[in-house]
Amino acid sequence: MGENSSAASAQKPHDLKRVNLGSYQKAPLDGTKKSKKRKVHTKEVKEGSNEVVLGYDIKALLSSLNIEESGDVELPERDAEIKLTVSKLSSTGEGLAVYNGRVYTVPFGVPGDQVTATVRRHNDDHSVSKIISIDQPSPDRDDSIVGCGYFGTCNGCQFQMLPYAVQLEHKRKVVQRAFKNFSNLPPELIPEIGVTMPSPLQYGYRTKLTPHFNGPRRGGFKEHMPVPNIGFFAKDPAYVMDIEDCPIGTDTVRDGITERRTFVKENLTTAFKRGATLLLRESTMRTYLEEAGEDGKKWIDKKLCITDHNARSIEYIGDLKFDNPAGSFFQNNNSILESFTAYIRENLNLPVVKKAEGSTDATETAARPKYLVDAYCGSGLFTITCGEGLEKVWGIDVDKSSIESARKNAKANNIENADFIGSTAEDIFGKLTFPGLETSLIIDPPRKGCDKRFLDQLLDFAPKRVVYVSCNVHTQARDIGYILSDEKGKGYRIDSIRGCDFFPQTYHVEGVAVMTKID
Ligand SMILES: C[S@@+](CC[C@H](N)C(=O)[O-])C[C@H]1O[C@@H](n2cnc3c(N)ncnc32)[C@H](O)[C@@H]1O
Repeated sequence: MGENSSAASAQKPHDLKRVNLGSYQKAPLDGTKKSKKRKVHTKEVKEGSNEVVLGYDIKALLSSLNIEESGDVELPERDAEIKLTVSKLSSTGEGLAVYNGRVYTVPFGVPGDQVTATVRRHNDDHSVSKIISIDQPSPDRDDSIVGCGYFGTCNGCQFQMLPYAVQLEHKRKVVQRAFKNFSNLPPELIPEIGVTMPSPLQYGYRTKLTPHFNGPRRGGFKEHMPVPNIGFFAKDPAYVMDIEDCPIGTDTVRDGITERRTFVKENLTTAFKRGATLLLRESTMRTYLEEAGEDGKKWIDKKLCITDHNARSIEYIGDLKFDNPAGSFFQNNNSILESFTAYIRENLNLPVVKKAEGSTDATETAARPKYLVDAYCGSGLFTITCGEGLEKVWGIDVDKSSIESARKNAKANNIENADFIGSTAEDIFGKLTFPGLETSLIIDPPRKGCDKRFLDQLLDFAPKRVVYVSCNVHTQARDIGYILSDEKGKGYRIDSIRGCDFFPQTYHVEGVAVMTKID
C-alpha cells in the first residue's frame, strides 16, 4: 500500500490512543477533613494493554448503572475500610464494585460477593481495594475448589474459586467485549462468540514456569545474608513471594521447583551475583514400543525438567515431535495442543489428509487451498501440525533460533514442502509466487498484535482463508477491525470467533478468529 492509503487509514483503530484517565478529589470517609484537589494525569497507554481494557470495563459498568463519570467524587483515605458488592468481573481478572459513584477493583472478588475491603490507592479512573473478609459469598464462589495455598495473595492465578464452567463462560464474554470495544466494526459483522475451548487439564498443565528472586542492591550475595524469597509476585503489594509449589505446573515442573530452590539456597554466594529468573521447562523422552500398551499408545514417555535456557527441550503433539531450545517460545499447555491444532487445521480449510471413513472429501479437495503461510511461526507449531498434503508452506518469524528449530522440526516430521524465513512478518509477502485465492494464512503474533505494514500487505495478497490466533484478544479485535474496515477487506466475512483456554485459573484467553474471502 502506498503513502496515500496509509494516510487514509490514519483514522483506523490501529493507532496508539492517548487516553485521559481523569481526575479526582480525595476526602475522608466521614467528610470531616477538607478535600484536596489532585492533578489531572494524562498518560500515554497502548491499545490492548490491561490499563486500557480495564478502562472500557469501568466505563461500561458506570454506564450500565447510569452513573456519569465525574472528577468530583469523594474518595476515602488509604487503608479506610469500606463495604463493597462486586457487580462485574473485568476482562483483566479483577472484580469491579461501585462505591460512592466510583469504580473500585476488587482482586479475587466474584460478582455477587459482599465484602469488607481496605482502600489501597486511587488511580486516575478507578480506585483499588483489597478484600479483608467476604461477608456474603456470591453463588458462583466455591472456595472449596481452590487448589493452591498461595491463591488470593499470589498474582499468578485469579480464578481458582470459580467452577471451571464459570471460568470458560467468563472468557467467552471477554472475547465478546474485546470485539465490541476494539474492532470498531458494526455488530452485524461480528458473529456470535463461540464457546471457549476447554483445557483437558485445569491444574498440572503448565510445562514451563519461571520463578525468580531479587539480589542485593550491590556487591553480590554474602554468606551472612538470608536466602531471598524465590517465587512469583504477590498481587498487592507486589513483592516476590516465597513459593514452594505451584499446582498449575506439571508434576515434573513442580519437582523442578523443589530442586531449583534447594540449588539456589545451597549455591547462593557462588552461583549467583544478583537476582535471577529460574527456568523450569518440561521435556519428554519417548521410547517407542513394538506393540501398543494397555492405554493404546505405542510409546512410553519419561519426563525431565530442563533448567538450562540453551539445552534442548522436546515436546510431542500426538506423534509429532518438537525439539526447541528450552528458553525459547513454545506453547505452555501441552494438554490442549492436540485438540487446538486439529481445530486450527480444520478452520484453515486444508485438504483432509487422514480421511474419515465414508468421507466424501475427494471432490471437495479440489476447492481447498493448496498453500499455507504461517506468519509468526515460532518453531513451526502450525507448519508442522497443518502442513501435510499441501503444495507449499512458508513460515516466517523474527526470531532466528526459532526459525532454525522450525526447519529441523519440519524435516524431522516429514514436512518436505516447507520453507522458513528469519525476518519480520511483512517480509513474507514478497516471497509468495502463488495466488492468495489458493492460500490459507495463519497469523499468531505477540501480544501487541500485527504491524500495520503486515496487515496492508495481507490485504493486497488477499488470502482465501485467514485464521488469526492471539494471546491478546483486544489487539486481535483491533487488527481484524482494521482488515474489515479497509476497502480491500470488505470482501472478507468473519466466520467464527472463540476463545481457547490455554491458562485455566487465570484471566488469560487465547483467541481464534476465522475469516474467508467471499468476493
Ligand atoms: C505467540 S508466538 C507464536 C509462535 C508460534 N506460532 C507458536 O504457536 O509456537 C509469537 C511469535 O512471533 C514472533 N515475532 C514477534 N514479532 C515478530 C515480527 N515483527 N515478525 C515476525 N515474527 C515476530 C516471536 O518470535 C514469536 O515466535
